[in-house]
Amino acid sequence: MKEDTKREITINKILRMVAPGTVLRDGIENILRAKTGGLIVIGASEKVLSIMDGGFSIQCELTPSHLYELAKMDGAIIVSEDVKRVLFANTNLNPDHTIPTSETGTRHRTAERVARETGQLVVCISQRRNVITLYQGLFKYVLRDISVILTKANQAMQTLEKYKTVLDQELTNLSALEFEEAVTLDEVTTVLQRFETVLRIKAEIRRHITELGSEGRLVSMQLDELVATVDEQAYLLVKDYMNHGHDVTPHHVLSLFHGMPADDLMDGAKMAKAMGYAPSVNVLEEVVPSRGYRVLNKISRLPQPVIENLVEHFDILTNILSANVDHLDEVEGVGAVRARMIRDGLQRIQEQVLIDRHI
Ligand SMILES: Nc1ncnc2c1ncn2[C@@H]1O[C@H](COP(=O)(O)OP(=O)(O)OP(=O)(O)O)[C@@H](O)[C@H]1O
Repeated sequence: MKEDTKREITINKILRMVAPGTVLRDGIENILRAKTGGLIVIGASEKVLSIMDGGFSIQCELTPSHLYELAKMDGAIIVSEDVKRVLFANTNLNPDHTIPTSETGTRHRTAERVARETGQLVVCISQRRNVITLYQGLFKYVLRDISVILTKANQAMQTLEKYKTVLDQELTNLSALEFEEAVTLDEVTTVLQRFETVLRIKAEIRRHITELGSEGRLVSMQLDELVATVDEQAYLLVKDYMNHGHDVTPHHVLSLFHGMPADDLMDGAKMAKAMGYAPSVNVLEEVVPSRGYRVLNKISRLPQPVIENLVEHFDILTNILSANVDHLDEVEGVGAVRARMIRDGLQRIQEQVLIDRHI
């Protein structure tokens, strides 16, 4: 797994643990409001136990009010790995003082060092600054105010809506060109670049939603409605146009796009290379035939195995379009009725995209 992906998973896991709506977050918010400050370590691993000094063994259920009451005492609170029980309170932590830390106050220095030394998640609630900071290993994250994240999420959603409208129009135009057999690699890579941008904004909004926890439900519903099929559409487009002999899956190609710096996404030749085309290819002039997966998926009640059989039999969309009912009937899984359904379906789609296209 790539480093970025691993980091993303770790961040999401941590943010989910302290998201609004969780018992832990309610407790943290109580401590913040009471202005007592707090230092909470999640998980009493061997390493954590070895740097603990004094305090009380508590062994009680973790509730927001228990956390709040225990934070009135000095020292750190240690909770169980599953965040269900408070194990110790009022304990002094003695991490290795040679571990570097960028913090100044003793609470925050201790938090950062403990996180680096033990690898556990440490939550530091500042008494004076009204800030919650999360540490785990080398990772440090300052939790933002819910209203700030909500504003960011809504702004990102507006941007996404604009990009999605343009993407839909570009897909319609591409479909029209497919029926005219006039698609160049340039058109394909432009649409794929748009897809990748939409997917990146979607991922950013997902991160906001994770951090918003129970407060993010509405944004989450909006997002699902807006881009429910985007991943699948991108997959089908890559499947339609990746170089025939290219021996990787469309998912692999998509993961290469995900890993590309923004500048490379604007470079059609680099996108084409990820799809298995030679670096020397002239994307502006290279006319590429669609295999037909995306268009065939628009025909209702056409099972995936039949779509696979059709593409295998006819190789490219143009051949499927010019096949008569008898030819279609020869394909495994296609009877006379389904053959007519495919012909009518393709005709309807063609008529529709020609109406909707706008260049
Ligand atoms: N090694 C430690 N183990 C456990 N608790 C500690 C440790 N060091 C500091 N603390 C806690 O931090 C409190 C002191 O915080 P201090 O003001 O020095 O830190 P800070 O990082 O500036 O935090 P704040 O922003 O809350 O003031 C102590 O009263 C104690 O509760």
